Amino acid sequence: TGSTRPQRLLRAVQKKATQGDPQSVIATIDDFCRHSEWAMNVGDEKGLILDSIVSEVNPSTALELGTYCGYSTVRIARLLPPGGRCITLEFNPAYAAVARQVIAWAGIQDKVQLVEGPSGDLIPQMKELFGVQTFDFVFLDHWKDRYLPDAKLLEECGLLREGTVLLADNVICPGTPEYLQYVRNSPRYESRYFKSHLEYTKVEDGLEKSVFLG
Ligand SMILES: O=C(NC/C=C/[C@H]1O[C@@H](n2cnc(C(F)(F)F)c2)[C@H](O)[C@@H]1O)c1cc([N+](=O)[O-])cc(O)c1O
Ligand SMILES: [Mg+2]
Repeated sequence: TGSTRPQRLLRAVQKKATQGDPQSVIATIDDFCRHSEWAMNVGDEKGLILDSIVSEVNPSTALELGTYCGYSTVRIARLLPPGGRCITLEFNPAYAAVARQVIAWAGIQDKVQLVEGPSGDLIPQMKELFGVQTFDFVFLDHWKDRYLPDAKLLEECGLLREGTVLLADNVICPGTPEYLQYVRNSPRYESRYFKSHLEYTKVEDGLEKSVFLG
């Protein structure tokens, strides 16, 4: 009945990060993952690319698939304009419980709606549950074999508009070959690869930014 890695990550945040300071929460998690225990957060290097794209899009409504411990949720939510919000989907209740506390410690819980459940069920309910018209920004960082079906589901549910930006983590490592082939070959997307490294390592990875053309 020991602790889990997400619980140890949360303990580090509550011990070392300044409450209400998103940047210190981000720095504490990066330090924990680099020097104590690796964890599958998007990390500091890819995180800077994420930051620059979120800032460029300046989304009123953002969707994140795969909350995990809430690291990228905090990165995204801290950059949202006033009134902006991030809906983040998490399947694993234990991870969701940790993420809620990380997000609260950062003080940005009012900008975040964390929803527990499978994307296949939740995406079709976005309009009725949360009054979402369309998303301005989508960050895909959940199970890699769900990127393609969920992108197609977002299209089918009318949740993407001309100009919606999809940003996908791990398109090289662990890899999302079917998703990559789709967004790079579909006439409905303008896609670009941002080369980087797998979080906290020297292994190549990258983010794929795909603009939905309507
Ligand atoms: O497997 C990786 N990520 C999988 C991430 C999975 C996370 O997404 C959640 N989820 C599943 N469905 C939903 C939804 F949306 F349905 F609610 C949410 C899972 O419960 C988990 O917390 C990964 C692996 C490596 N790596 O180096 O092995 C590096 C990375 O950056 C990674 O993201
Ligand atoms: Mg990832």
